[in-house]
Amino acid sequence: MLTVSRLGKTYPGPVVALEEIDLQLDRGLFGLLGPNGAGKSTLMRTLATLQLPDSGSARLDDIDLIAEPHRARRTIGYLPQEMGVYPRVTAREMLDYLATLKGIGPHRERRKHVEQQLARVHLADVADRRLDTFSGGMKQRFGIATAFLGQPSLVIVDEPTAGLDPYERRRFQLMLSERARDCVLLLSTHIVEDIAGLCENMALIDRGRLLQRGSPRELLQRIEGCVWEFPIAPESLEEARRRYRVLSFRPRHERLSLRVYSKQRPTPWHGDCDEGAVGAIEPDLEDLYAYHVEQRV
Ligand SMILES: Nc1ncnc2c1ncn2[C@@H]1O[C@H](COP(=O)(O)OP(=O)(O)OP(=O)(O)O)[C@@H](O)[C@H]1O
Repeated sequence: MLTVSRLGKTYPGPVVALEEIDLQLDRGLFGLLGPNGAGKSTLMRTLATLQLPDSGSARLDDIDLIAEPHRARRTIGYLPQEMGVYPRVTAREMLDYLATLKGIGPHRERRKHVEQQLARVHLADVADRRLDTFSGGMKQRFGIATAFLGQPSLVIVDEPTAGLDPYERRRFQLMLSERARDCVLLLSTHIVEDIAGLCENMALIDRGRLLQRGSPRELLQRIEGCVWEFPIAPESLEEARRRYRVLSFRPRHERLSLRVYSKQRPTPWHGDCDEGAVGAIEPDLEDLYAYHVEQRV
């Protein structure tokens, strides 16, 4: 169990990156969804014991992540947003080296563990290739193998699917969901699709604050019956924004298909859309995200 209490961090500026963050996470995949600059990486790095908060506490079972970082690191796996430069060594050599640093041994056991990890991320066949020759998807799968070395009880994965093609993204998601059965798996992302259907529980974070948390289904229920869709002329968008909370708009046949949040059925104000064209729709996570996260110009 991961217990985070009133965690705070302010960078010089001042920039409040984390404000009184409270979280209690059990085994399973937990998604942290928020826009750029929301504070996700600061939270991830703090829990990975790579930086200190200004205030608050974080515990993983009986380990104090802030006071006992060395002890904590033995049981934490971390896949950072940027892995930096990939060394000119093979995947097998690198994984074996990282396993040694993690204290996994003796030699024969470590080799076996490394081979298992390579097989689980489907890299066994290319394990003797140099890491700097790997594609983006292969590098991310290698990242999973490193994060799961030594059966950690907390695994932190920071924005893992940016830059992956749809096939690699799904493959990556599947691997994460398989692995989440045995640990607390914290996934941060600004990509709604990474959360939908994958995480049993999630939180929305923006400007350093947790805005909402629960299962995706629970969170969606809170805006059910309040999301509407209707077409408008592109030039009516500003008027729409004045009248309604616009969640999103998509070009469709020279018009815009608008999604708005409204407790009452919206009444069209422009001549070219009749009332019948206004439909209530089942909200999705994109709507939820747009509803809670302030759009910044
Ligand atoms: N070392 C730093 N010094 C000053 N400000 C920082 C530093 N690191 C992050 N910030 C600021 O803190 C806020 C939170 O940043 P953070 O990287 O945690 O957000 P994020 O949600 O991970 O964003 P992204 O998705 O863009 O990576 C941002 O406003 C960022 O500019």
